[in-house]
Amino acid sequence: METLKAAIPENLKRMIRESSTDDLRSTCSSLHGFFQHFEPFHRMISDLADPEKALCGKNTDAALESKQLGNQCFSNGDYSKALDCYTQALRMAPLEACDGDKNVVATLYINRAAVLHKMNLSIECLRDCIRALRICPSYAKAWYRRGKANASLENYKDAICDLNVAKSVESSSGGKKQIESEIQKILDQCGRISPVGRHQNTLNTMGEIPQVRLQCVTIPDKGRGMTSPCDISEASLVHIEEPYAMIILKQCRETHCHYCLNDLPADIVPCSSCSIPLYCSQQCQIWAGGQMFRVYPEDHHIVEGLPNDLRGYVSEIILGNDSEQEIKDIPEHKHECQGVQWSAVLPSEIVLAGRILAKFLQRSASIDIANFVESLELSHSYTQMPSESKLELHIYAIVLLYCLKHSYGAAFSVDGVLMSQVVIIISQIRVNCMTIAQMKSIDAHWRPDKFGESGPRTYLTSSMEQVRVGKAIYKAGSLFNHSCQPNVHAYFLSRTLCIRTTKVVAAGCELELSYGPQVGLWDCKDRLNFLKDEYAFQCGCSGCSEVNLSDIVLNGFHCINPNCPGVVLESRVVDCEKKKIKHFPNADQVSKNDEIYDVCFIAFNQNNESNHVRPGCCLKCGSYCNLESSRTTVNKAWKCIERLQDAIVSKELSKTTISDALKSLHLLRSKLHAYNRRIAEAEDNLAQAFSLVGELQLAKDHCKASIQILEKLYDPDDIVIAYELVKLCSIQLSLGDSRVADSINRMSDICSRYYGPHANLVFPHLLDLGREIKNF
Ligand SMILES: C[S@@+](CC[C@H](N)C(=O)[O-])C[C@H]1O[C@@H](n2cnc3c(N)ncnc32)[C@H](O)[C@@H]1O
Repeated sequence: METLKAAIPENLKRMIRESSTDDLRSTCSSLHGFFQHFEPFHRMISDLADPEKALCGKNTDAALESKQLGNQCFSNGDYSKALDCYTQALRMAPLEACDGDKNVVATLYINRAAVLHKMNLSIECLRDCIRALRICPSYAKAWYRRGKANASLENYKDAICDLNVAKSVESSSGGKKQIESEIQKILDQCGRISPVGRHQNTLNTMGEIPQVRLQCVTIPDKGRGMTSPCDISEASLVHIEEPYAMIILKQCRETHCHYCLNDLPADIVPCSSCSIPLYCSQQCQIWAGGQMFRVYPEDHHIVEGLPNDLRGYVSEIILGNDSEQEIKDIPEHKHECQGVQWSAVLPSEIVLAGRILAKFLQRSASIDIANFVESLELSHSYTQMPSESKLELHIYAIVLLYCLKHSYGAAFSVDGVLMSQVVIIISQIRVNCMTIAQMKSIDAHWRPDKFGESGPRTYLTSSMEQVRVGKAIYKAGSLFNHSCQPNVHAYFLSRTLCIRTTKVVAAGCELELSYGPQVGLWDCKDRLNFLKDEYAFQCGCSGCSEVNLSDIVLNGFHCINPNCPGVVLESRVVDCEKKKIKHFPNADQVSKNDEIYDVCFIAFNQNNESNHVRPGCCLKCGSYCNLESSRTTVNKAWKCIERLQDAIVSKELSKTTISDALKSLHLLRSKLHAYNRRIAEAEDNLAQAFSLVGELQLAKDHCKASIQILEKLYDPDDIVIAYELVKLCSIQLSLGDSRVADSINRMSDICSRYYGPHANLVFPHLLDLGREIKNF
C-alpha cells in the first residue's frame, strides 16, 4: 500500500486528496491510467490474486504431513495436539486427494472422529463420521465409529443400525467379528439403560417477529431515518434482518465460524477450496462457499447391497437433508475462494466491498454498476472524508478490482467509471457497516495461596465483555440514525441483527440507536469528535444539544471546598457545555430538586449563565481550583490503578498493590468530582481485586460504589448497570448474602428490556443465576 502510495505523482495525489464525489470519475481514470503502466502494481496483483503464488491454497503433501503428526500424537495419547493436527490437515487437503485407494479428507475426518471419541466429545465425533460417509459411503470404519458414538450418546437404535451397515460393508472376517461383538455389547447395554432421544445442537431463536412496520422518513439535517406509525412499548422487537454482506474480523478467524460467527466447536469444518475459512458446520460451509464436499456420489450402490430395513437409514445419512442445504444467495466466500491471497490480506472493509461487488458481477448482464450502486440505497460521506482516506480509497478500489478481475476474467473491464463506483461502495461501507459483537462472560476462579486460608471457600468474579467478531452491511438496519441517548438497542444472534426498543417510543418519533458513543460512556466533546472522525457528521442528538448531569460530571473535578457537591470543569469540557447552557431557554426549566441544579447552581442562577461557566471555577460556589496541580495528583494516582489492572490480568496481585490502589482511590476521590467516571473504574478494579483475594465484603462495597456512580452517569436501568450487577451477584452469591435475589431480579429486568425473550440466549449466565436464587 505504502509503495503504491509513494509512487503516485504528487499532482495526482493532490487532485485525489481534494476531490469531491463529482470529481471521482476523473480522479479514478487518472489513477487507473497511471497504474496500468506501473509494473510493481501488476506484480502485487499477481501476488495477491494468482492461485499459483498463494500460500492459502490446498496442498496434499502438507496435509499428509500434518496427518502423520496427528497419528503420532494420537498414539502417544496427546489427543488435544492430535485434534489440532487433523484439523490443520483438513484445511490443507484437496477434496479429491487420495493416499493409496483412500480419500484423504474422509480418512482425516474419521481419524479426527477417533480423537473426539477419546475426548468424550460424542456429538462432534458423530458429525465427523457423517462427513466421512458423505465422501465415502462404504467406509466401514466410519460406520463402526458412528455406531460407537451413537452408543455413547445412548442412541442405541441408531448405533445398532450403524454397526449392521459396518458389518455389511466390512470385507475382512476378523473385522466382521469385532463388529458383531460390539453389537452384542450394545444390546446388553440397551437392556440396562432406557434410550434417550437424539441430541440436538440447534440455536433456538424463539421465532419472535417484529409487530410494527416502521416507516422510513426524511429527518432534518440527518437524511433518512426510521419512525413508527404508532406508540411502541419498551422491549419490543422492531427490526430483524440478515446481513446483505458480512465478513469475520481477522482476530476471530481461528476461533469463530466464518459464516454464522458462533464459537467454533472441536469438529471444525474447513473451506473445501482454500485453507483460510473455518466453519462450525457443513451447512455454514456450504452457505459461505457454495460447494458441498461430496466426491463419490456414484458410491451410493452401497445401498443396493443392504437389507431393506437399512436402505432408508443409510440414504438419509449419506444424502443429508438437501432442502436445508439450499443456497439462498450468492455464497459470500465463493468469489474469493480459489486459494487466492487477497481476501486474507486486504482490510476487512475492502473484502466486504469485494463481496458486494461479487453480487453485481453475478448480475452484470442485466444491470450496470451505477444502477447497482444506486439500488444499494446507502448513504456516504465521500466529500467530507479526510484527504488521506480519499487517497487510500482510490488505491484500494483499483487493487480490489484487479484482484476480482483475476477471478472473473473477461466478464468486466476496469475503467474510471467502474472504479469510481467502487470508491463509492467503500465509502458507503465506512458509514453504514455495523460491527457484530457477541457478549461473553468471563469467569475467574482463583484461590490465592499467598493470602493463606483465612478467606471464604469459594470466590468467583464474573464480568461481561463484548467481543467484536464481524462487520456487516444490513440494508434496512443502516437506515437507523444515531443518538447518544438511544431509544433502541441493536444486538446480534449469530449474524442476525435484532433491534429492540429500550424506552416507550411515541408515534411519529424517530427510532435511534447508538453507533458507539453514549451519554455516560464519554463526555459530549469526545462523542462529537468520535462521530466526526468515524462517520463525518456533526451529531445533533438530544444528548449533544441539551444539558445533562452526566456530561458535566463525567470528567469533572472536585471543588476545593470538601463539602461542596459542585463541579469544576476543564476548558475542553467548558466549551461544549457553555453552548448547551446558553441554549437553555430558562433556568426555571431545571427542577430545583434535580441533582444537576445542585451541581451547577451558579450556572443556572445567573442572568448571563454562560459567563459563570469558567474552567477551574466551581459551578456551584464559584471557588477557584488549581486544575494543574489536581491533574498531576490524579495522573499519579491513576498509575497505581493501572498497576492494579495489570496485576488482575496477570493474576499477580499482592497486598501492596491493593493497598496502594486503595490510597490512590482516596486521592482520586479528593480531587475528582464524586461522579467522575475514573472513580467508578477504580472502584470496579478494587472490587475485582478484593474478590480475587477472597475479601468478599470489601469486594461487595467497592462493586456497589461503582454501580452508584454508573447510575448517575447512565440511566439507572441502562444495560451497563446490568453488566456491573453480574459482578455484584457473583460476590453476593459467594458471600451467601440473601440480597442477591434482589440483584438478580434487577439484572434480569434490565436484560429483558434490552434483549426481550433473547436475554437467556445472549446471557446463558442469567439462567445459572436464576437457578441460584432458589437456594436462598
Ligand atoms: C447509517 S446512516 C443512517 C441513515 C442515513 N440518515 C441515510 O439517509 O441513509 C449514517 C448517516 O446518517 C446521518 N446521521 C445519523 N445520525 C445522525 C445524527 N445524530 N446527527 C446527524 N446526522 C446523523 C449521517 O449523515 C451519517 O453519516
